[in-house]
Amino acid sequence: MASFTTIELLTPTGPVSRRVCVAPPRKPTVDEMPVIDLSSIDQDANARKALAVKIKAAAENTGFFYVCNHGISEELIQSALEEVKGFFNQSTEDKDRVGFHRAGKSCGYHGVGSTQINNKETRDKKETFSMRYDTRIDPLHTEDPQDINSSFSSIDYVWNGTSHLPNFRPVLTQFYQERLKLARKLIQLFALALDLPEDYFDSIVTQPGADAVHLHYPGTEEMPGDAKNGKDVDVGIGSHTDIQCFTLLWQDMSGGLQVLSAADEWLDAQPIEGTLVINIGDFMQRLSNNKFKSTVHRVYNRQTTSRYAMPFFLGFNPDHVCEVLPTCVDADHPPLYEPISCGEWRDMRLKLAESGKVA
Ligand SMILES: O=C(O)CCC(=O)C(=O)O
Ligand SMILES: [Fe+2]
Repeated sequence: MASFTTIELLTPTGPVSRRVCVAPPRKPTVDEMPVIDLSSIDQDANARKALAVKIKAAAENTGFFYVCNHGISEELIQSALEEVKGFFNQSTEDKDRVGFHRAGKSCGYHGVGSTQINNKETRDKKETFSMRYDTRIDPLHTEDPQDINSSFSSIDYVWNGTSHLPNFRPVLTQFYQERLKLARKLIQLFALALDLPEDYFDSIVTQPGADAVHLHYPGTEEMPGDAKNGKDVDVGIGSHTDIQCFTLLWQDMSGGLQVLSAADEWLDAQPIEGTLVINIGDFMQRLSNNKFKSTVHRVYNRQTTSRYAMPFFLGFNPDHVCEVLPTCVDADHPPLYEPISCGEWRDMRLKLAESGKVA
């Protein structure tokens, strides 16, 4: 008999307890984490519907799947990785010049141990460099970069503070653009998977909350002084669910990402060369009235060397208030959630991760 314990998750409405199996993570079955081949994503309606059927099955099961043939070149991914390594290899002083608190608005650098996504676990043993949506680099708006950011100053502050790394901005920008384009195609497949017209979400991803985060999890040998074996900084990123619609995650070959299965067992989301991992976030779970699963996951990097990962989080246009989808409610399934905008939801959740407590 499997034995279980509980973990606690922070949510804007208070802490929520989740049952989890105490056994070590196991390999997922192909149904639990399928690999979906996206090579037909630009083909006819039938081909796209067939992909949507696969996405629906995965979204209703673990809420995590891999995609291959996603169209983003390995060369671009490797160049982005080199730039990210170059950034993290700098002195703490150089990285702090673009520190989150100086830059503001979800841009810039967070040091190791500065976040705690789960306040019942340790502080997070990772450092991050974050980019947020900028109309000026959106391929949809290159002719017409209206300023939804109200001010580009925090974004420019970060790029100015990294301008001594000559390829950092152009390479990360190109990688961001490719993921934004892919995410816009995928949201159409999600619409089909939710029995909606393919273009249902198109008008609310024109200026989306789309954040790219670049993560470095130091190895056990790379932690400074006391933190090396310290209990207060252990988990790479604590148990959490993602916030917005879905996440496109590139991870290196280190391993360490663990995902909670539908039966509450930890699964090893092993890296598969040439794939991205996609997972559903809370906002999509809300809109789908819990049909699609926003799944708990965490990362441990207990190897001696570094682990790198580059997630991209897609949300809707931040001010657009969204209700539970019409195809996900009926007389037996009334809406479980109040309407809210994705931007408001995201800001509430990010505050929790910053402070480690309910705001
Ligand atoms: O590093 C990873 O593989 C996952 C990171 C993650 O879960 C997140 O940034 O939300
Ligand atoms: Fe995550």
